[in-house]
Amino acid sequence: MHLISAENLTVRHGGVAVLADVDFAIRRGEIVTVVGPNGSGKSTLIRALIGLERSATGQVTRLPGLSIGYVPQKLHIDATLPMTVRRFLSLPRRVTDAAAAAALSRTGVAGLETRQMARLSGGQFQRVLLARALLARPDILILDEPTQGLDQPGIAAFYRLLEEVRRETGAAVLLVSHDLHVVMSASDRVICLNGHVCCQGTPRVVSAAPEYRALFGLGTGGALALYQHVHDHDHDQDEGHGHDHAHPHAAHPHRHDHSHDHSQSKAADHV
Ligand SMILES: Nc1ncnc2c1ncn2[C@@H]1O[C@H](COP(=O)(O)OP(=O)(O)OP(=O)(O)O)[C@@H](O)[C@H]1O
Repeated sequence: MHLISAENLTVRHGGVAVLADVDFAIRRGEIVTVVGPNGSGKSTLIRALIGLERSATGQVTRLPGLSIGYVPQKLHIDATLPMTVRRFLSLPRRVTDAAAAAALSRTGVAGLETRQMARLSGGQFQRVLLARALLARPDILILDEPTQGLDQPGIAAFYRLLEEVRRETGAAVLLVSHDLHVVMSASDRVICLNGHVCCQGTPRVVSAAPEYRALFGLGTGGALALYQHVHDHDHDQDEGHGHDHAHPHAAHPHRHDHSHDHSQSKAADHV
C-alpha cells in the first residue's frame, strides 16, 4: 500500500510548469531520494506531496491519518524571537522532557534544550529539526536537503540514523539531497528530476542511466563505484570517515559482481 502517491502531477508557478506529469509513489519502509539540479522542482514536488502546493493537474493521494515528519529546506527563526530548543520541540504538539531529551540524544545534540534556536550552528539546527520531526512518530519522514550544514562525518552519520529509524519504526523516508555519493549508498530508490522525472530506479540503475549522467556528468560514475564498494562490507567500518574521502577502493574497476548492470540500466524508467 502506498503512503503517498501522485499521478500526472503538474505544478505551475506564474503560468510556468515547474513540474510536469510526475508519477510518484512511496511505500512503508522505503528510503527514496530525489536528486536533480537547482531549480528542477525537487522542493516543489515535496511540497505538493505534503499538500503545501496546489497541483494544476493530476492528483496526490495520501493514506488517511498519515503522520508526516517534515523538515523543510529553509526555516527562518527570527533572532529577535526568543525560542529555546526545548520550546521548539514542543511545537506544535507538547512533548515530555524525557522524550525531548531522548530525541536530541538520538540526533547527536544531547543537552541543547536551553539553547536559543537562532544561535545554533547550521549542523546543530538541522539535527534539532530532525529531532522534532522524529517526535511526531512519523509514518513517513520527509526531509528537504536535511544535510545542509553538516560536516562529512555528520552526513554519513545522518544517513545511518535514517536507516536506523526506518529499521526500528518501519517509517518511510523521502528526501531531497545533493550528496550524490551518500544518496547512492543509502537509498532504496532514486528519482532524478528535472521538471519531470528523467529516470528513476535503484541507485545502480539511475547511476547508469544516460539521463542522470547527462545532468550530473560522467564523473558520477564514482558514486556508483562507491555504492558498489560500500555494499561489499560492513557499514560500521566507515564510522567517522565520511563518504567523501578519496576511498581507496572507490576507483577500483572491480565490477565483477555487477555484470548485470547494463541490462538493468535498460530497464530504467526513462520518461
Ligand atoms: N512560490 C513560487 N513562485 C514562483 N516560482 C517558484 C515558487 N517556488 C518555486 N518556484 C520556481 O520553481 C522552480 C523549481 O523550484 P524548486 O524550489 O522546487 O527547485 P529545487 O529543485 O528544489 O531547487 P534547489 O536545488 O535550488 O533547492 C524554480 O524555477 C523556482 O524559481
